[in-house]
Amino acid sequence: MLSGKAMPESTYDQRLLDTRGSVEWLHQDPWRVLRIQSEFVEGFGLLAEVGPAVSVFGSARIKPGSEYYELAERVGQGLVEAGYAVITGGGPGIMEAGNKGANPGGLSVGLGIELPFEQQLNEHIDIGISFRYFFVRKTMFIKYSQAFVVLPGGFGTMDELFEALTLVQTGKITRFPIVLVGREFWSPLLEWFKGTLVAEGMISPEDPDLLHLTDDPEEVVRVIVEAHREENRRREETAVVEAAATEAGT
Ligand SMILES: C/C(=C\CNc1ncnc2c1ncn2[C@@H]1O[C@H](COP(=O)(O)O)[C@@H](O)[C@H]1O)CO
Repeated sequence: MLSGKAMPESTYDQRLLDTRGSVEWLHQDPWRVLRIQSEFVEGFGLLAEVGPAVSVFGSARIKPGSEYYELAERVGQGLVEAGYAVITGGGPGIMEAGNKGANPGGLSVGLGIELPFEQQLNEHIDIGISFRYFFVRKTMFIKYSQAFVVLPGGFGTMDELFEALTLVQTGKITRFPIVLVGREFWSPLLEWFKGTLVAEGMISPEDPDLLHLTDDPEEVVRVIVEAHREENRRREETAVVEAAATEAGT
């Protein structure tokens, strides 16, 4: 309780409702925390009912008509035919191609990001949202995807790939398929993983196996579908074992 000199000159209501004065507080961390929280709430609310989904990542700079653009479009289409929604970063290039392949016919999701230059979500999106914070957006990709498909790209794509790899490698998330599309583009990186990272003991010899490498959009879908069948089979087995243990009173 405050009394005497310690009493503020105005009430909380007066301060809340007063529009004059400094707006500096808008840029302070406690206020930012609320913004971050609201971004999580909005994302969770929008994506909760998306159903099985796969994220497709890759360069923002690839143009329609190029080899990688067409490949991403076929990947998007194949995923939708197999019953998955397609989630992308909602921007141009590979993101646009993945959304285009998914739409019409399937659910096409774009998780955009506010950038210093003006930028809109691409036009092939059914559910779209623009995030202010990269780390909130990344949480959404991971939480609502059953697999990651990664086409050629630059720093943004590498960031998304290595985030997923680290989470799977460290067991922070259940192992899920990460498929690299484009043998010629990705092979040097995989060779470096084995020749340098494994050789120098920076990663385990089995870590490169967390990645599947292919050029074939049909194989992308096959790898993901099979991984999920296997996962479901394992879950059912575990449920049966647990039920038997409960029945036996152990
Ligand atoms: C470069 C241009 C636009 C950038 N717009 C983006 N919109 C949404 N998401 C983006 C954007 N740029 C990068 N990303 C994310 O990173 C990945 C692509 O980055 P890369 O460096 O091009 O590989 C992508 O998967 C996005 O999630 C103007 O054309």
